[in-house]
Amino acid sequence: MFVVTSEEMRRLDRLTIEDIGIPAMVLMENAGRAIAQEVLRVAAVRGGGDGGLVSAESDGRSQGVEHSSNAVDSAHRRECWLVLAGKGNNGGDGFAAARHLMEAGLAVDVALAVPAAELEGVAAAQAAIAARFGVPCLDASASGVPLRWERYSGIVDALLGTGAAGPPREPYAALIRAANASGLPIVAADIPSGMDADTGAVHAACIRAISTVALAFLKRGLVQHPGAEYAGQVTVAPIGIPTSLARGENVPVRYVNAQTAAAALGIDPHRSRAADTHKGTYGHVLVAAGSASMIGAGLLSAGAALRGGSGLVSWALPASLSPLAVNRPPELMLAPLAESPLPSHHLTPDQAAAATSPPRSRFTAAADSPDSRSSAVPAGWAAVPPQALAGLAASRSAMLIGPGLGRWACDTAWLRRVWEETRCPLVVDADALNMAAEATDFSAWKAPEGRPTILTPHPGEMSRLLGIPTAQIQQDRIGTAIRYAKEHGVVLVLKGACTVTALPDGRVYINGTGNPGMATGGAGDVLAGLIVSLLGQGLPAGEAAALGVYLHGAAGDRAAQLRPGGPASLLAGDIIAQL
Ligand SMILES: NC(=O)C1=CN([C@@H]2O[C@H](COP(=O)(O)OP(=O)(O)OC[C@H]3O[C@@H](n4cnc5c(N)ncnc54)[C@H](O)[C@@H]3O)[C@@H](O)[C@H]2O)[C@@H](O)CC1
Ligand SMILES: Nc1ncnc2c1ncn2[C@@H]1O[C@H](COP(=O)(O)OP(=O)(O)O)[C@@H](O)[C@H]1O
Ligand SMILES: [K+]
Repeated sequence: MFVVTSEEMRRLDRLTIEDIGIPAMVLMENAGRAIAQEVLRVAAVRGGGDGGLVSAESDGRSQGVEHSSNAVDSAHRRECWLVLAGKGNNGGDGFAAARHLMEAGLAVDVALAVPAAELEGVAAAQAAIAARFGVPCLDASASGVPLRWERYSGIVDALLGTGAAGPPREPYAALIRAANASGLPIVAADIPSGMDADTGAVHAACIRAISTVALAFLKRGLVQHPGAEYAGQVTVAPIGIPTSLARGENVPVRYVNAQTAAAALGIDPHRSRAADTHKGTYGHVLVAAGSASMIGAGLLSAGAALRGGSGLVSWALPASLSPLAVNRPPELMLAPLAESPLPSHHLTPDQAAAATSPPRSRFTAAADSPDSRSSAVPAGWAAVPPQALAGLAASRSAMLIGPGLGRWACDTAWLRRVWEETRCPLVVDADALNMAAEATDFSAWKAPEGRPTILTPHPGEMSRLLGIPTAQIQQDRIGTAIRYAKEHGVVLVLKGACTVTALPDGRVYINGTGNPGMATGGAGDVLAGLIVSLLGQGLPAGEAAALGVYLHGAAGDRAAQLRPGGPASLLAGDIIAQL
C-alpha cells in the first residue's frame, strides 16, 4: 500500500484528471460517498445498529449508501450529523458526503468556514448541488458563530485536507477546538484538519477523529505519530486514482501490515521453505552482543536470531564472559574471543593473531562493566581486538554488533575497525550506535565495497547520531530516516511506534504492527537479532530490515494478546516465543 506526500497526491490527482480523463467531480463524488459510508458504519456501530451495513462495507462493495433496509433507515432517522466544510476541495468532499448521508436517511447540516461566495471550482459545484438537493448550509465563517453542537450525533471534518498550509487560521481553529470539545464522534475526510499531512505533526488545534477516510492513498502523516493517533481508525477509500499510477510515478513509501506485507515487500512473509534444503541453506549468523552487566542482551538477540530461522547462530563474546552464557539455549553456539591486555584497536595484525590464545585469568567478567573505561587492564570487549571479531565474521553470512556491548575507553576507534574490516552484511544496534555517534568523522568511515549495513536506532540513538534533539527527529521521522539512509548509504531503521525503514535508494517501509507493550527493555535486542537472521538467510538488506520489523511487531501483538496482564506485562522474551 502506497503512502504519499501532499505533493505526490496533487501530482497523482492531476495525472488522473488530465491524462486518464477522470473528471475531478467524479473523484470528489467517490470521495464523498466513501466518507458517507464511513459515517453510516460509525452510526450503525454506535446505535448498536444494522450489521448488514457494516458488513457491506467490509465486503469491499461500494454500495453502502444505496441499500439501506428499514431497520437501518429507522436507526439513521435518529442521527443528525454536522459536516464542517472548508474552502478547498476537502470542503467539496464534505458537501458530497452530506448529500449522500441525506439520501441514506440521516439529517445533515453543513457548516461552512468561509462565505459561500468564496468557494471555487469543483468544491463550489458540489456545494451548489448539495444546496439544490436541500442540504442546509450554515455560515460559520465569522469567528465565534455559535453552532448548536448538542443537536448532533456526530461530525464530519472536511475543513482542511492536503492543501492546508501552516496552523489552521480562524475560524478553522475555533471550529476544530469546539468540535473536539463537543465530545461527538468525528469522521475526518482524508486527514484530520490541523495535522501536517507529510509529517504527522499536529498543530495546537487539530481534529481528534475516531476514524479517517484516506482518499486514494494513505498520507505520510496518517502513519506517523502523533498524527496516527489523531486520525483514529484509518481506512483507504479508492476514488478512481489508479494504484498503477503511484507505481509508475515511483512513490517511494509503502505501508506494511498483515494485509499489505507480501505486496509491499515482494516477499512471502511466512517464508515457506523448499523441501530440499538444509541448515546450510539458511545462513550462519554471528551475534556480537552482551557484557558482564548486560549478558541478557546477547541471549535475547541470539535467541531471536535462532527463532528467525537461521541455520546456525553463534554468539561472539569475550572469552572471560563465557561462563555467564551458561544458561543459553542449547541450539546456540558460542564463539569466545580471546582478550588482549593491549588497547585492542592499536594491535598490529600479528598481535591480533596472538590474541586468539586462551584468556588469562586476570581478565574477570566484572572488568567488563562501564568502569572498565578507566581500568588499567582492559578486559571484556575492551580487550577483544576488533580485527579478531571482523575476522571471525568473515566466514559468517551476517553479523549483529551492539546490544548490551557496554562502553569503554576508545571504543569509537574500536568500532571503526570493526566497521571498516567486516565484510559480511552488518547490523549495528544499541551501544555500537552510541560509539558511532561519538565519532567526529563518521561519514568518513569506509565500509568494504558493497557490504549491506543496517542501523537500528531508537529515537534517542538517532538523536545522538545526528546531534539534534529527539523531539526534532520525532517531528519528521520519515524525512529524517530518508535523508540519513541516503547520505550514509545504509538501511536505517528508526524504531518506535510506526517504525520507519529507509533504504539508501530512497525506498521506505512504514510498519503497521506492534504495540506500546513492546516499550520494554530488550525488545530492541530481539528486533536486531531477528533482522540479522533474515539478512543472513540472504534477504536484501532493506527487505530483511522491513520484514524483521513487521514480524517483530506481529509477534509482539500476539504476545500482548496472550498475556493475562495485557500489553503492559509484556517482556522481550515473550516476543521471541511468538516469532
Ligand atoms: N482532484 C482533487 O484534487 C481531489 C481532491 N480531494 C480533496 O481535496 C483535498 C485537497 O484540496 P485542496 O488542495 O483544495 O486543499 P484543502 O481543501 O486541503 O484546503 C485548502 C484551502 O484551505 C485554505 N487553507 C490552507 N491552509 C489553511 C490554514 N492553515 N488555515 C485556514 N485555511 C487554510 C486555503 O485557502 C485553501 O483554499 C484533499 O485532501 C481531498 O480531501 C478529493 O476531493 C479527491 C479529488
Ligand atoms: N509504542 C510502541 N509501538 C510499537 N512498537 C514499539 C513501541 N514501543 C517500542 N516499540 C518497539 O520495541 C522495540 C524497542 O526497542 P529499543 O527501544 O531499542 O529497546 P531496548 O533497547 O530496550 O531493546 C523497537 O522495535 C520498537 O519499535
Ligand atoms: K479533513
